[in-house]
Amino acid sequence: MDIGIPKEIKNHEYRVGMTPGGVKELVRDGHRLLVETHAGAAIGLSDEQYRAAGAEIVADAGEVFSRAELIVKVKEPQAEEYQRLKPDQVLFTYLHLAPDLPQTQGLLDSGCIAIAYETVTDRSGGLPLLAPMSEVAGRMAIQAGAHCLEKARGGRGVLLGGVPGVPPARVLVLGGGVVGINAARMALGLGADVTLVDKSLARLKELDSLYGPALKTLYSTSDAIEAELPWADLVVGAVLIPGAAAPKLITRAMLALLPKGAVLVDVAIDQGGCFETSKATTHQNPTYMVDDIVHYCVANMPGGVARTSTFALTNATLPFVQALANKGWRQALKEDPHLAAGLNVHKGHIVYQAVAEAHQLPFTPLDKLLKG
Ligand SMILES: NC(=O)C1=CN([C@@H]2O[C@H](COP(=O)(O)OP(=O)(O)OC[C@H]3O[C@@H](n4cnc5c(N)ncnc54)[C@H](O)[C@@H]3O)[C@@H](O)[C@H]2O)C=CC1
Ligand SMILES: CC(=O)C(=O)O
Ligand SMILES: [Mg+2]
Repeated sequence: MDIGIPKEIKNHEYRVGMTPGGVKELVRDGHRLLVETHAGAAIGLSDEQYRAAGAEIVADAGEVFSRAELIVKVKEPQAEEYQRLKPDQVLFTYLHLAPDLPQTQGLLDSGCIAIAYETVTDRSGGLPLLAPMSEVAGRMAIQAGAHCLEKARGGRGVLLGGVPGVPPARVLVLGGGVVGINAARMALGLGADVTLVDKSLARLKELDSLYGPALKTLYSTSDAIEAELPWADLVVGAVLIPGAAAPKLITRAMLALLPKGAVLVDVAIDQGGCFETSKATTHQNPTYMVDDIVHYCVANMPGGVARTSTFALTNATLPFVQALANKGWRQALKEDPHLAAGLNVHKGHIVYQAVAEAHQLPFTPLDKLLKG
């Protein structure tokens, strides 16, 4: 199969859909890898390394999209990319369609088969292709938050770990999944005072037994969150209802409860954000102020540490790319319901219920389409 790896074009996005190591495995399986020139140059992955792994280096995105049967990317296709997609072409990447009607419409119009990394599942109910980037973003949320708490960034001038004689900052983490626990772990490591909120009691029990009294846990209600806000220096938004728009856990009115100069890091922004005042920002302009509260809402945080992220992402995606390429998408999805859960758009139909609901568009059940 011809597999295309275009260079990412989103603002400050330097990740690549596949490392040279991943390319080598796919070439060994008998596939032709079309890698756009300079796809990994910004993170030290040269065309020579891809060539040595067996890839064909292709001059531009137009050629990658016109020749490949399967496109493997990182970020959701940008407008100029979804216009290049063709009927029956398979796209495997992050999509985050629920908050993004133009992209959803673009994919429907293209007639492609779009499989989203973020809705592929695993046997234990996890999201194995979201997890590596959630690990990265969760850890980065604390670095970013610490930076934003500095006065020059609009923050209240608080050091996360405090110093002897001065108490540490208080960090509130909303959502105790992969992002949340990685954020909590980093914040605890820096010596901050950390409280984590989740609506799953089972998850809170699990985290309590792992971290003991170092990590305070709270069941998620709006009262419980409101009671924490007057003390919070940094709030990390890390909730997820898979495929759906994120619930708004902090409204604009609730910002008044926070100390001036407190920082909100909304990692859940790619699903629309879990603070009412969140709007997506970029690595170039990551923050803005609302009511004296710093908002950091970068929708592709792992792109900031693109080298680490590229290797982490390929580690997770490679077996699925191999399944799609070796068996063909239809057989691969028939054999693996967890990979099938990644299918969001199929030849002009939305096949992921939460996406259809988010846009009030028709939903077509997947089994109906896979029977053919
Ligand atoms: N901005 C970025 O660059 C990145 C964003 N993300 C996003 O971060 C978000 C979180 O991802 P993961 O941690 O992997 O998801 P996850 O599924 O591992 O965890 C989500 C947690 O939220 C909890 N939750 C759901 N509703 C809640 C509520 N009302 N109150 C409290 N907790 C609630 C769930 O019980 C679960 O424990 C997703 O939207 C994901 O797309 C992930 C990576 C990078
Ligand atoms: C998960 C995601 O959207 C990202 O890594 O950018
Ligand atoms: Mg994202």
